[in-house]
Amino acid sequence: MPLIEVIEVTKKYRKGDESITPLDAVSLEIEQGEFISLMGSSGTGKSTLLNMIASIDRPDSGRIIIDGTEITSLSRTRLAKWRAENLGYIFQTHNLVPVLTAYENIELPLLLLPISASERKRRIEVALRAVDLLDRADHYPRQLSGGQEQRVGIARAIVSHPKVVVADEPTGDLDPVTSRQILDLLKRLNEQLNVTLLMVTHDADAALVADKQFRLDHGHLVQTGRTEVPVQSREIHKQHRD
Ligand SMILES: Nc1ncnc2c1ncn2[C@@H]1O[C@H](COP(=O)(O)OP(=O)(O)OP(=O)(O)O)[C@@H](O)[C@H]1O
Repeated sequence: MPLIEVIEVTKKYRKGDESITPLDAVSLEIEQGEFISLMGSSGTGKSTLLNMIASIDRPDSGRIIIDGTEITSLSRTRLAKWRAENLGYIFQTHNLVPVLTAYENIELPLLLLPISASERKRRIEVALRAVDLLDRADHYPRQLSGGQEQRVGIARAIVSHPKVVVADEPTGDLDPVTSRQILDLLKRLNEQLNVTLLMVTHDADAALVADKQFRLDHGHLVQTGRTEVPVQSREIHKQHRD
């Protein structure tokens, strides 16, 4: 069974007298451990779809089921709990709290979970190591480069071991070299930690880092490509899952 099932999701907005339908009966299945990219012209509904899957927004019709839970039918209170336990969100601009250190920013989502202080510390250190920033734990955002700030944002998104991580143009604010480093990092987290990732991007090269590429166009979602996974890396994936 796929980890994420988006079933015939429709979302309409009114703009004055006009009605627009960024998502028109969109369906999508994402397997555990898959890395999916989503492209499309500006205003086609990429963020809308991402936010539906992140349970921040609700469809007008259709259902979204994640790991057996129909998130489109949960109450607001249960959704907030579901999000804290299951979702990581990587923003275009990292959205770090300026008065907190890298360590404290990464700790924030863990404060919503029923885990001990020692387990929190352990997870933060694992996340800092995963993004190669252990030596910057006590730095404030203003003391970090743009790429390092985004890596803190990524560590914060994965620290609670979410089932799903969504990224809305995670390289949109970065120069080409730093963008490539962030994409390589996302790919590594996907392959080594088996993180399931859905990334919105405007950059066709960035989209190719994902296993499958999709495009939104006039309310419809089409798959535009599939990156061949080398046999060796497929084997590593399998071992990780077994
Ligand atoms: N809360 C809202 N109320 C009214 N219209 C909205 C709302 N949110 C989004 N829209 C409209 O829905 C359409 C899709 O928006 P969305 O932000 O999902 O597009 P996008 O593909 O992510 O765009 P971009 O690439 O520019 O970020 C746009 O026309 C937008 O203006």
